[in-house]
Amino acid sequence: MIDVQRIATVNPPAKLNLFLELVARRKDGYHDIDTVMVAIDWCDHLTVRRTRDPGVLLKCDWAPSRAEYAASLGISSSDPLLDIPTDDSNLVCKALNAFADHFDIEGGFACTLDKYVPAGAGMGGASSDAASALLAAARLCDVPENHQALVSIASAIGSDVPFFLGCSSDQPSNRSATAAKATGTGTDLEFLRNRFPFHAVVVFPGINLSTAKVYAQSSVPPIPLSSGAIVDAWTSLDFQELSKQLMNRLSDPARKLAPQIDEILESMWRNGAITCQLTGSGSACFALCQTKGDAEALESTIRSSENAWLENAIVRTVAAAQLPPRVSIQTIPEID
Ligand SMILES: C[C@](O)(CO)[C@H](O)COP(=O)(O)OP(=O)(O)OC[C@H]1O[C@@H](n2ccc(N)nc2=O)[C@H](O)[C@@H]1O
Ligand SMILES: Nc1ncnc2c1ncn2[C@@H]1O[C@H](COP(=O)(O)OP(=O)(O)OP(=O)(O)O)[C@@H](O)[C@H]1O
Repeated sequence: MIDVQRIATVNPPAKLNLFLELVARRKDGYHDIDTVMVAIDWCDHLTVRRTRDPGVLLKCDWAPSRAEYAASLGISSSDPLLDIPTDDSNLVCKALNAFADHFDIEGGFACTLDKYVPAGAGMGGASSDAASALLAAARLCDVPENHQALVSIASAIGSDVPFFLGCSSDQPSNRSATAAKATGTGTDLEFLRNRFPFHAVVVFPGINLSTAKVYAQSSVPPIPLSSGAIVDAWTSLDFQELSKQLMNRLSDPARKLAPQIDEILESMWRNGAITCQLTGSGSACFALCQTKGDAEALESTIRSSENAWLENAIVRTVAAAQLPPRVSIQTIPEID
């Protein structure tokens, strides 16, 4: 008996924080923050299909291969930096188990995850994988992609996860969004209008920084800055003003934990990346560029510079990516 089976494919995008301010330290140990995030076209690759048996089967490794990814960072394939859980602690498994429980789904899921987005980079890799897993499962199980339960499941998995769903309670769906202002712990979202012509060069220095440790070393300023000016610059497509407003309050604690970041930012600045800063809790740094050509030129300047850290770093030109990421469905014959 030949039956057909549907496979959902998504490319979970990473993110950069253009602005990140600490507003207050909360009683639950988290922080109220004010941040502006933009999704970028540096993506993982996820496939999800339903299975008869309950539970989540996950095959996950670095891409295009573990050896090639390790070589791009100048490390061995057995380096702990490459450790990615394939059990229930992987956020894809967490997301699909929570989805199956909430919607009382019969059977389970089988997934493959090809990792291109570095971990511990401040680029939201795992969080984005979780959001894409929810979007894929929703499509396979005929749940509307802007179902509010997806937002609450995402919020329970991590502060960055709801952003990658591309919708929020009062903005049910934003087909054209690439950026959002996030407040609260990062789960209260206001997606920004306009498609800013966003180009940047990202440097991942091969350092896995723990988000919790960076936050633990941070301090809330007496008078927190507001993201108002950078939101206005984004919606009015004002590159000069946007560049002036870049700020990340987690930069100091991250640089204390990983002093190499100082050297990287300094050498990016010397190579002409005058708008460079850390993203999220680090360790990745990025420089804003006005055009794709400027970004590619800066990338090649950084690559050809004499920086010792280059041999353990990935340098990449990126552009904005659309939220929510597109879920495509492939139908294949399933032979009993
Ligand atoms: C740094 C950012 O990536 C900026 O977008 C996010 O604020 C962090 O988002 P995330 O990695 O999804 O963080 P979570 O997995 O939710 O939390 C990891 C740890 O970071 C700290 N944390 C996180 C978010 C937040 N608003 N305040 C915090 O203090 C907490 O110690 C928490 O236990
Ligand atoms: N799908 C996943 N991809 C990568 N790492 C994962 C995943 N699921 C769980 N992890 C674990 O989470 C750790 C942090 O991964 P990552 O930095 O990508 O998370 P994030 O919080 O979404 O992003 P960041 O905090 O860097 O902005 C990894 O080192 C790994 O141990």
